[in-house]
Amino acid sequence: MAVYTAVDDLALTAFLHDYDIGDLLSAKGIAEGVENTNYVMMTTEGTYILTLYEQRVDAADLPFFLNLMNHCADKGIATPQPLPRKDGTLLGELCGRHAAIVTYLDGMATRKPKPLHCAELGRGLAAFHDATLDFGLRRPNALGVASWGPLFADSRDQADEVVPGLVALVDDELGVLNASWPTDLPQGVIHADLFPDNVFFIGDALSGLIDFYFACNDTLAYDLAICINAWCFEDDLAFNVTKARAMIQGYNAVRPLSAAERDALPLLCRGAALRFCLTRLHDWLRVPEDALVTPKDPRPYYERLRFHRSVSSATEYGL
Ligand SMILES: Nc1ncnc2c1ncn2[C@@H]1O[C@H](COP(=O)(O)OP(=O)(O)O)[C@@H](O)[C@H]1O
Ligand SMILES: N[C@@H](CCOP(=O)(O)O)C(=O)O
Repeated sequence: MAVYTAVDDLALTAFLHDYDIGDLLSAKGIAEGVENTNYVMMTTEGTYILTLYEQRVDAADLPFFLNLMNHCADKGIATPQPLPRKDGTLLGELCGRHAAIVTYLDGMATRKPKPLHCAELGRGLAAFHDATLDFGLRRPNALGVASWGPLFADSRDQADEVVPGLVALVDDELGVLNASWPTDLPQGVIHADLFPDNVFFIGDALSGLIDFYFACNDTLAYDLAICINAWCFEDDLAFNVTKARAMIQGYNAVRPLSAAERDALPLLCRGAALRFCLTRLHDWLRVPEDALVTPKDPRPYYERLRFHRSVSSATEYGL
């Protein structure tokens, strides 16, 4: 459940006076999501998403996220388009929170992606990367390779209680990744959290990419590695090479990977698995008393990491 801030009709009606999107008909809180408060809102002009940004989002980053969505939507990528207020700005204030309205995207997330979905996602991710090449704003990756050591240090004492053997594995992995993380691969804006819950489909066709609140500048192929981790493992944690092949081929068809990017894929997949294992471990050990959302289990990403460590070449991902 992620409606942290209740919005009443009077406050919302007043907020809408600053927009040119008709009169309010309804607004319903959306249960899905973790970080922010989202409402699906209907006006006499159409259906929109209203987002109130909660504490975990740094307000200084909001222009990057909103302008990025705007830039991509203008280029025909299926991202939400932020609606301008009457003064031309994209951000307002509602119930003591920064707030924005974006277009509503049709479609549904899939809980059981098929290879066809993975191919679509690969194509969509590459098109997103291409579209951001001339995006003018920058945001460093706060959860990039340099952050993983300090992040783990905060949880190290309790890590083996959550996953026996985790401390030894992560210590070893941090040593390897810090020494050999590639720094010369093509860079750009990455989504950095393109999990199946953030991608909509109509039938088998991709219809929307959402949740840009981890987007940042980093290695483009690392974004693909994040998606391989998030989309290409089954519930029993088995790696599905058919899905990975479909995703990489889809990506390659739009933005061909260089030989260096292909060769780096096993290492990038290890980094992506470690990143999500560590952020999940961090949250798992710090569930607030009044938590509205269940923390995500770090174990599946520990198992993914063990898998990627056994990979000796990118061909094992179906290349
Ligand atoms: N532009 C959109 N169009 C349609 N539904 C959306 C849109 N943005 C968000 N949603 C809905 O809101 C939910 C939560 O959004 P999300 O950005 O993932 O929240 P959070 O950042 O809090 O995790 C999504 O799962 C989806 O159901
Ligand atoms: N995708 C991350 C958690 C972030 O969740 P989201 O709802 O913002 O996509 C994970 O699985 O650890």
